[in-house]
Amino acid sequence: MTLVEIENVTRRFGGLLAVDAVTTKVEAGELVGLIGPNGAGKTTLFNLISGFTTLTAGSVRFKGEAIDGLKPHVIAARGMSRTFQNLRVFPNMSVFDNVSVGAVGKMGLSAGRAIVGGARRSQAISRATWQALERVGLTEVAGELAANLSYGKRKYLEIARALAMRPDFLILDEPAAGLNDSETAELARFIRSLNADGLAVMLVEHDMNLVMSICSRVVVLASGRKIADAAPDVVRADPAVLEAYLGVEE
Ligand SMILES: Nc1ncnc2c1ncn2[C@@H]1O[C@H](COP(=O)(O)OP(=O)(O)OP(=O)(O)O)[C@@H](O)[C@H]1O
Repeated sequence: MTLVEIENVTRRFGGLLAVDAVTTKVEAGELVGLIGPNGAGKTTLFNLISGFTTLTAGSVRFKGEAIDGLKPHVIAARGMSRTFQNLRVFPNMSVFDNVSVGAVGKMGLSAGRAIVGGARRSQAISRATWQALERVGLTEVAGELAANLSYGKRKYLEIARALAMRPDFLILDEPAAGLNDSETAELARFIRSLNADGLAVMLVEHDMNLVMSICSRVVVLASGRKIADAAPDVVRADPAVLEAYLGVEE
């Protein structure tokens, strides 16, 4: 089943075509990488898919329904969650409360309405939060302030918040940035295990080894355009990709 259909998706910023008529798909349960040189349009494409940036042209369908123009929290409540290139953790809130923001979001509620929503609702939020914390291995530090976590653990906290929404599709924007080699290897195993549980994942990453080792398909952008969309081995040998990265003529 096709989960996400990205069709001719385009975004212009003034005179700059940041994303230029990109068409691709994500199947249910797939693990797809999105790579490209700096400024290629990767984050902008993620923002367009998840509703954080409006489309100049094109369309995005999620689970068969058009989602262009919907607010990010509405798209998230339908089962698409994401993390950000720059961590968006609330440092003065506990780890538990940071993650419960995701569980609240699943219900399409503001935090205030969730609090006054009665015992059954708060039990559901609490259950989803604990399950997400357990999935990333942070239950022991649930009561700690997020500010006290190491940088690596804060990354898992952000992923837990996304998981608390019980997504079918998870978008990860540079999850390995700032991690050392062993932390990156652990993250690779973790992303694989999420995918093995049936979660479809799309991953922007500069760490090429990570992308090539875990993704079954890799989409390559350069100057806003899609220049390749194939299995890692095919992409690695693609002259257009080599040229985009190395700036060499064929
Ligand atoms: N809000 C904005 N206003 C104007 N230009 C923007 C905006 N967001 C992105 N751009 C421009 O669009 C282009 C694509 O940026 P984007 O951040 O999507 O690239 P990227 O592939 O994610 O890059 P990086 O790997 O460096 O994060 C860049 O030239 C960037 O300067």
